Amino acid sequence: MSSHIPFARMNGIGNAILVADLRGRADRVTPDAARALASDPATAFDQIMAIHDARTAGTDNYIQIINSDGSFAQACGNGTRCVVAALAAETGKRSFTFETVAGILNARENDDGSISVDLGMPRFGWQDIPLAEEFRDTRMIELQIGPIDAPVLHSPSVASMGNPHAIFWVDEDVWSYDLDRFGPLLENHPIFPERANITIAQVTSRGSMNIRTWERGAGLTLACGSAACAAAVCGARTNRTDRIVEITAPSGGKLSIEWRDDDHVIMTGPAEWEFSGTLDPETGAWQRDVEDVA
Ligand SMILES: N[C@H](CCC[C@H](N)C(=O)O)C(=O)O
Repeated sequence: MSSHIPFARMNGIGNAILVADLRGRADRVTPDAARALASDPATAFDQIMAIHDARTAGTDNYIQIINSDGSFAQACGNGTRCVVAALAAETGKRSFTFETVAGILNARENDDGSISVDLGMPRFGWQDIPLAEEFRDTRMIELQIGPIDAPVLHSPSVASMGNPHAIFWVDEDVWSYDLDRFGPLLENHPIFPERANITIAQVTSRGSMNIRTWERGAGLTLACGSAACAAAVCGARTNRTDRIVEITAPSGGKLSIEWRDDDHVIMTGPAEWEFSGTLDPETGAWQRDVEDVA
Protein backbone atom coordinates (compact mmCIF):
# COMPACT_ATOMS: atom_id res chain seq x y z
CA MET A 1 0.00 0.00 0.00
CA SER A 2 1.38 3.37 -0.96
CA SER A 3 1.80 5.66 1.99
CA HIS A 4 0.20 8.46 -0.02
CA ILE A 5 -3.53 9.19 -0.04
CA PRO A 6 -5.64 11.07 -2.59
CA PHE A 7 -6.65 14.61 -1.72
CA ALA A 8 -8.46 17.50 -3.38
CA ARG A 9 -7.99 21.18 -2.75
CA MET A 10 -11.44 22.72 -2.72
CA ASN A 11 -13.15 25.76 -1.30
CA GLY A 12 -16.51 26.64 0.19
CA ILE A 13 -17.16 30.29 -0.81
CA GLY A 14 -13.44 30.91 -0.36
CA ASN A 15 -12.87 28.90 2.84
CA ALA A 16 -9.76 26.91 1.77
CA ILE A 17 -10.28 23.18 2.33
CA LEU A 18 -8.21 20.06 1.69
CA VAL A 19 -10.40 16.96 1.44
CA ALA A 20 -8.17 13.99 2.31
CA ASP A 21 -9.29 10.41 1.61
CA LEU A 22 -8.25 8.02 4.37
CA ARG A 23 -10.95 5.44 3.70
CA GLY A 24 -9.68 1.90 4.18
CA ARG A 25 -6.77 3.02 6.35
CA ALA A 26 -6.17 3.13 10.07
CA ASP A 27 -3.80 6.10 10.13
CA ARG A 28 -4.61 9.79 10.50
CA VAL A 29 -3.42 13.11 9.11
CA THR A 30 -0.91 14.20 11.73
CA PRO A 31 -0.74 17.76 13.11
CA ASP A 32 2.81 17.96 11.65
CA ALA A 33 1.53 17.03 8.19
CA ALA A 34 -1.23 19.65 8.53
CA ARG A 35 1.24 22.38 9.48
CA ALA A 36 3.56 21.43 6.60
CA LEU A 37 0.70 21.55 4.07
CA ALA A 38 -0.51 24.86 5.55
CA SER A 39 2.90 26.46 5.13
CA ASP A 40 3.17 25.61 1.42
CA PRO A 41 1.37 28.34 -0.59
CA ALA A 42 0.10 25.77 -3.12
CA THR A 43 -1.70 23.71 -0.46
CA ALA A 44 -2.31 26.44 2.14
CA PHE A 45 -5.68 25.71 3.71
CA ASP A 46 -7.97 26.69 6.54
CA GLN A 47 -9.20 23.14 7.35
CA ILE A 48 -8.38 19.59 6.31
CA MET A 49 -11.45 17.37 6.14
CA ALA A 50 -10.08 13.84 6.59
CA ILE A 51 -12.59 11.22 5.42
CA HIS A 52 -12.34 7.93 7.33
CA ASP A 53 -14.34 4.70 7.29
CA ALA A 54 -17.55 4.84 9.31
CA ARG A 55 -17.24 4.01 13.00
CA THR A 56 -20.96 3.84 13.73
CA ALA A 57 -23.70 1.84 12.01
CA GLY A 58 -26.01 4.05 9.96
CA THR A 59 -23.30 6.59 9.10
CA ASP A 60 -21.39 6.86 5.82
CA ASN A 61 -18.07 8.13 7.07
CA TYR A 62 -16.23 9.50 10.06
CA ILE A 63 -14.77 12.95 9.37
CA GLN A 64 -11.84 14.44 11.28
CA ILE A 65 -11.41 18.21 10.98
CA ILE A 66 -7.95 19.74 11.35
CA ASN A 67 -7.18 23.47 11.48
CA SER A 68 -4.12 24.96 9.76
CA ASP A 69 -2.28 25.23 13.11
CA GLY A 70 -2.64 21.44 13.57
CA SER A 71 -5.45 21.69 16.18
CA PHE A 72 -8.71 19.80 15.81
CA ALA A 73 -12.18 21.30 15.30
CA GLN A 74 -15.59 19.82 16.06
CA ALA A 75 -17.40 21.40 13.11
CA CYS A 76 -16.70 22.91 9.71
CA GLY A 77 -19.72 23.85 7.64
CA ASN A 78 -17.91 24.89 4.47
CA GLY A 79 -15.63 21.86 4.60
CA THR A 80 -18.60 19.53 4.99
CA ARG A 81 -20.08 20.89 1.75
CA CYS A 82 -16.74 20.15 0.05
CA VAL A 83 -16.81 16.56 1.36
CA VAL A 84 -20.35 16.12 0.01
CA ALA A 85 -19.35 17.51 -3.41
CA ALA A 86 -16.32 15.17 -3.57
CA LEU A 87 -18.22 12.05 -2.48
CA ALA A 88 -21.29 12.83 -4.63
CA ALA A 89 -19.06 13.24 -7.71
CA GLU A 90 -17.37 9.92 -6.98
CA THR A 91 -20.36 7.80 -5.98
CA GLY A 92 -23.46 9.48 -7.44
CA LYS A 93 -24.96 9.36 -3.97
CA ARG A 94 -26.63 12.60 -2.89
CA SER A 95 -27.41 12.23 0.82
CA PHE A 96 -24.86 11.50 3.47
CA THR A 97 -24.71 10.93 7.20
CA PHE A 98 -21.36 11.81 8.71
CA GLU A 99 -19.97 11.36 12.17
CA THR A 100 -17.58 13.91 13.69
CA VAL A 101 -16.21 14.27 17.19
CA ALA A 102 -19.25 16.50 17.86
CA GLY A 103 -21.83 13.91 16.75
CA ILE A 104 -23.84 12.93 13.68
CA LEU A 105 -24.70 15.32 10.86
CA ASN A 106 -26.72 14.94 7.69
CA ALA A 107 -25.93 16.61 4.39
CA ARG A 108 -27.23 16.45 0.84
CA GLU A 109 -26.65 17.71 -2.66
CA ASN A 110 -29.73 19.58 -3.94
CA ASP A 111 -31.17 19.47 -7.47
CA ASP A 112 -29.72 22.90 -8.27
CA GLY A 113 -26.22 21.66 -7.35
CA SER A 114 -26.09 23.55 -4.05
CA ILE A 115 -25.32 21.57 -0.91
CA SER A 116 -27.19 21.70 2.38
CA VAL A 117 -25.71 20.65 5.70
CA ASP A 118 -27.75 20.12 8.86
CA LEU A 119 -25.38 21.34 11.56
CA GLY A 120 -27.73 20.15 14.29
CA MET A 121 -28.99 22.18 17.23
CA PRO A 122 -27.11 25.20 18.54
CA ARG A 123 -26.27 25.27 22.23
CA PHE A 124 -26.26 28.40 24.33
CA GLY A 125 -25.42 27.24 27.87
CA TRP A 126 -22.19 28.80 29.20
CA GLN A 127 -20.70 25.34 29.92
CA ASP A 128 -21.62 24.15 26.41
CA ILE A 129 -19.69 26.86 24.56
CA PRO A 130 -17.62 26.65 26.85
CA LEU A 131 -17.04 29.82 28.87
CA ALA A 132 -14.72 29.92 31.87
CA GLU A 133 -17.36 31.43 34.14
CA GLU A 134 -21.10 31.41 34.53
CA PHE A 135 -23.17 33.69 32.31
CA ARG A 136 -26.90 33.10 32.66
CA ASP A 137 -27.72 34.99 29.49
CA THR A 138 -25.38 34.22 26.60
CA ARG A 139 -27.28 36.51 24.20
CA MET A 140 -24.85 39.16 25.41
CA ILE A 141 -21.82 38.55 27.59
CA GLU A 142 -19.46 41.01 29.21
CA LEU A 143 -16.33 41.08 27.08
CA GLN A 144 -14.72 44.02 25.33
CA ILE A 145 -11.63 45.05 23.50
CA GLY A 146 -10.08 48.45 22.85
CA PRO A 147 -9.95 51.46 25.17
CA ILE A 148 -11.84 50.76 28.38
CA ASP A 149 -14.10 53.83 28.04
CA ALA A 150 -14.59 53.45 24.26
CA PRO A 151 -14.39 49.73 23.39
CA VAL A 152 -14.06 48.89 19.70
CA LEU A 153 -15.83 45.56 20.06
CA HIS A 154 -17.98 44.57 23.02
CA SER A 155 -20.87 42.49 24.40
CA PRO A 156 -20.81 39.52 22.00
CA SER A 157 -23.47 36.86 21.71
CA VAL A 158 -21.99 33.39 22.15
CA ALA A 159 -23.10 30.00 20.86
CA SER A 160 -21.83 26.51 20.16
CA MET A 161 -22.42 24.98 16.74
CA GLY A 162 -20.40 21.99 17.97
CA ASN A 163 -17.50 24.49 18.06
CA PRO A 164 -17.30 27.74 20.05
CA HIS A 165 -18.35 31.06 18.52
CA ALA A 166 -18.53 34.66 19.68
CA ILE A 167 -20.47 37.14 17.54
CA PHE A 168 -19.72 40.85 17.97
CA TRP A 169 -22.49 43.04 16.54
CA VAL A 170 -21.21 46.12 14.74
CA ASP A 171 -22.85 49.16 13.16
CA GLU A 172 -20.10 50.11 10.73
CA ASP A 173 -18.90 48.20 7.70
CA VAL A 174 -17.25 44.93 8.82
CA TRP A 175 -14.08 45.90 6.92
CA SER A 176 -13.55 48.97 9.12
CA TYR A 177 -12.49 46.84 12.13
CA ASP A 178 -8.93 45.53 12.69
CA LEU A 179 -9.95 41.91 13.06
CA ASP A 180 -6.39 40.74 12.37
CA ARG A 181 -5.34 42.68 15.47
CA PHE A 182 -8.25 41.89 17.78
CA GLY A 183 -8.91 38.34 16.53
CA PRO A 184 -5.92 36.61 18.18
CA LEU A 185 -6.53 38.39 21.49
CA LEU A 186 -10.20 37.41 21.56
CA GLU A 187 -9.61 33.85 20.27
CA ASN A 188 -7.26 33.27 23.21
CA HIS A 189 -9.12 35.31 25.85
CA PRO A 190 -9.29 33.46 29.20
CA ILE A 191 -13.10 33.56 29.06
CA PHE A 192 -12.83 30.89 26.30
CA PRO A 193 -11.03 27.86 27.82
CA GLU A 194 -11.12 26.05 24.46
CA ARG A 195 -10.47 29.26 22.50
CA ALA A 196 -13.20 30.53 20.14
CA ASN A 197 -14.01 31.54 16.59
CA ILE A 198 -14.46 35.32 16.58
CA THR A 199 -16.96 36.93 14.19
CA ILE A 200 -18.02 40.50 13.60
CA ALA A 201 -21.49 40.84 12.12
CA GLN A 202 -23.30 43.78 10.59
CA VAL A 203 -27.04 43.18 10.25
CA THR A 204 -28.27 44.73 6.99
CA SER A 205 -31.94 43.66 7.17
CA ARG A 206 -34.15 41.16 9.05
CA GLY A 207 -32.94 38.61 6.50
CA SER A 208 -29.33 39.47 5.79
CA MET A 209 -25.99 40.22 7.37
CA ASN A 210 -22.33 40.65 6.46
CA ILE A 211 -19.75 38.83 8.54
CA ARG A 212 -15.99 38.49 8.92
CA THR A 213 -14.43 35.75 11.02
CA TRP A 214 -11.14 35.21 12.79
CA GLU A 215 -11.14 31.42 13.03
CA ARG A 216 -9.76 29.53 15.98
CA GLY A 217 -6.65 27.73 14.78
CA ALA A 218 -6.76 29.23 11.28
CA GLY A 219 -6.90 33.05 11.57
CA LEU A 220 -8.68 35.32 9.10
CA THR A 221 -10.56 33.29 6.48
CA LEU A 222 -12.56 34.21 3.41
CA ALA A 223 -15.60 32.41 4.86
CA CYS A 224 -16.64 30.32 7.86
CA GLY A 225 -19.80 28.23 7.64
CA SER A 226 -20.29 27.41 11.30
CA ALA A 227 -19.75 31.11 12.14
CA ALA A 228 -22.45 31.99 9.61
CA CYS A 229 -24.78 29.55 11.42
CA ALA A 230 -23.81 30.94 14.83
CA ALA A 231 -24.38 34.52 13.60
CA ALA A 232 -27.78 33.56 12.19
CA VAL A 233 -29.03 31.88 15.37
CA CYS A 234 -27.65 34.65 17.59
CA GLY A 235 -29.26 37.24 15.29
CA ALA A 236 -32.64 35.55 15.63
CA ARG A 237 -32.17 34.96 19.35
CA THR A 238 -31.53 38.66 19.97
CA ASN A 239 -34.39 39.63 17.63
CA ARG A 240 -32.09 41.34 15.17
CA THR A 241 -33.11 39.02 12.34
CA ASP A 242 -35.67 36.43 11.30
CA ARG A 243 -34.85 32.71 11.29
CA ILE A 244 -33.91 32.60 7.60
CA VAL A 245 -30.88 34.75 6.85
CA GLU A 246 -28.57 35.26 3.91
CA ILE A 247 -25.01 35.69 5.12
CA THR A 248 -22.37 37.41 3.00
CA ALA A 249 -18.82 36.23 3.73
CA PRO A 250 -15.61 38.27 3.25
CA SER A 251 -15.15 36.54 -0.14
CA GLY A 252 -18.46 38.06 -1.26
CA GLY A 253 -19.90 34.54 -1.36
CA LYS A 254 -23.29 33.93 0.21
CA LEU A 255 -24.72 31.22 2.44
CA SER A 256 -28.36 30.75 3.21
CA ILE A 257 -28.99 29.76 6.82
CA GLU A 258 -32.30 28.52 8.19
CA TRP A 259 -32.87 27.96 11.91
CA ARG A 260 -35.80 25.58 11.62
CA ASP A 261 -38.64 25.29 14.10
CA ASP A 262 -37.27 21.88 15.15
CA ASP A 263 -34.14 23.79 16.31
CA HIS A 264 -31.86 22.38 13.58
CA VAL A 265 -29.66 24.82 11.65
CA ILE A 266 -29.47 24.19 7.91
CA MET A 267 -26.71 25.84 5.88
CA THR A 268 -26.93 25.90 2.07
CA GLY A 269 -24.23 26.99 -0.35
CA PRO A 270 -21.79 25.89 -3.06
CA ALA A 271 -18.53 23.94 -3.05
CA GLU A 272 -15.78 24.32 -5.65
CA TRP A 273 -13.04 21.88 -6.74
CA GLU A 274 -9.59 23.36 -7.48
CA PHE A 275 -7.07 20.53 -8.02
CA SER A 276 -6.22 17.08 -6.79
CA GLY A 277 -3.11 15.19 -5.80
CA THR A 278 -1.70 12.74 -3.32
CA LEU A 279 -0.17 13.39 0.07
CA ASP A 280 1.62 11.58 2.86
CA PRO A 281 -0.63 11.90 5.93
CA GLU A 282 2.36 11.50 8.24
CA THR A 283 4.66 14.20 6.82
CA GLY A 284 2.51 16.32 4.51
CA ALA A 285 4.77 15.65 1.49
CA TRP A 286 2.50 15.97 -1.56
CA GLN A 287 2.27 15.83 -5.33
CA ARG A 288 -0.22 17.27 -7.79
CA ASP A 289 -1.98 14.76 -10.05
CA VAL A 290 -0.37 14.76 -13.49
CA GLU A 291 -3.62 15.31 -15.42
CA ASP A 292 -4.17 18.57 -13.54
CA VAL A 293 -0.90 20.08 -14.72
CA ALA A 294 -1.54 22.37 -17.68
N1 LIG B 1 -14.29 27.01 8.44
C1 LIG B 1 -15.16 26.24 9.27
C2 LIG B 1 -15.02 26.40 10.71
C3 LIG B 1 -13.76 25.87 11.25
C4 LIG B 1 -13.80 25.96 12.72
C5 LIG B 1 -12.50 25.95 13.35
N2 LIG B 1 -11.69 27.10 13.05
C6 LIG B 1 -12.63 25.71 14.84
O1 LIG B 1 -13.71 25.68 15.43
O2 LIG B 1 -11.56 25.50 15.44
C7 LIG B 1 -16.60 26.32 8.86
O3 LIG B 1 -16.87 26.55 7.69
O4 LIG B 1 -17.47 26.09 9.69
